[in-house]
Amino acid sequence: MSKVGVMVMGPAGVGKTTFCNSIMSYMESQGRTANLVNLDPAATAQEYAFTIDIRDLISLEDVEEELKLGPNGGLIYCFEFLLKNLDWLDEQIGDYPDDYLIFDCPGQIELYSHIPAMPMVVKHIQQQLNFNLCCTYLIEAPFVVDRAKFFSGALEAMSTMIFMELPHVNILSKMDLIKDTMSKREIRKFLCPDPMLLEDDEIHDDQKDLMLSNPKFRKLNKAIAQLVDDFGMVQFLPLDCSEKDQNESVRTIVATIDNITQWDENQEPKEPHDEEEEEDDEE
Ligand SMILES: Nc1nc2c(ncn2[C@@H]2O[C@H](COP(=O)(O)OP(=O)(O)OP(=O)(O)O)[C@@H](O)[C@H]2O)c(=O)[nH]1
Repeated sequence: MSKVGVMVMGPAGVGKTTFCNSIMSYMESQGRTANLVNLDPAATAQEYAFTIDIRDLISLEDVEEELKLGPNGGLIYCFEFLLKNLDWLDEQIGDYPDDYLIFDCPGQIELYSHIPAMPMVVKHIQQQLNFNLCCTYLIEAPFVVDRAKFFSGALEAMSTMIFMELPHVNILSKMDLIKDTMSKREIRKFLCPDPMLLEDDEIHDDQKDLMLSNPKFRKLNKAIAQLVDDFGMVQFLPLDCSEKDQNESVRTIVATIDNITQWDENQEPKEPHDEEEEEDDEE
């Protein structure tokens, strides 16, 4: 049976939950089944119900109240608690052996950069529960319209890729918010960026001043851009969740995930009329 999991990761407010809902809606439109798994102990209510919810095990609200921890310390405590109770996750996921699971993850990026809990949970799902996992990492397009910020975001995504050790898809979210022609032209270059973009003449004036006055800055930029290129972080898929129906960007991303996770259409649960047809064939 096909066991596929999509980890939806990225900084706070980047559009992770909205993207999860868009995947659900797209799956529905294609007659495919998928289940949402909430791994954010601080999540609030949202459009599609979570089939599995970490808050049934532990919630940030309870931790903050009972242990008097702040939001970040509380979140780390929640993940350490989850690690000690992985049998809970096994039981929950065990009920969905042949499904497509979408994991909505928290927005605290320390979970993707150095705190080991998230990679350990991911490894458990991958190795003990035999899921084909894929990480989708969202960066907000309106935040990266200038090149230095784009490469900074790309490094953040690369750090997650290295830390999670999962097949990785980079996504530029909220593309509909890029409105003026100049920014649209600029952001298009980031979908398949040339590492030499940071050397280009069109770079922002304030950065150009810094570059001209400080050759070390120019050298550093060049090295970072080359590093991003060497790691193959050359592709970002655009995402626009403002359109609910016929969402081409979600369709393309799901097709990429299917390809990476080797999701097999033939392993989907069959429709009742298919079974009847099969019985007829056997007779
Ligand atoms: N215009 C536009 N707004 C979006 C898009 N995707 C998400 N948003 C908005 O961005 C805000 C944050 O979206 P969420 O989906 O909650 O973001 P998140 O990453 O899950 O947030 P946290 O769980 O708090 O980290 C909401 O107001 C969404 O409506 C998009 O494609 N276009």
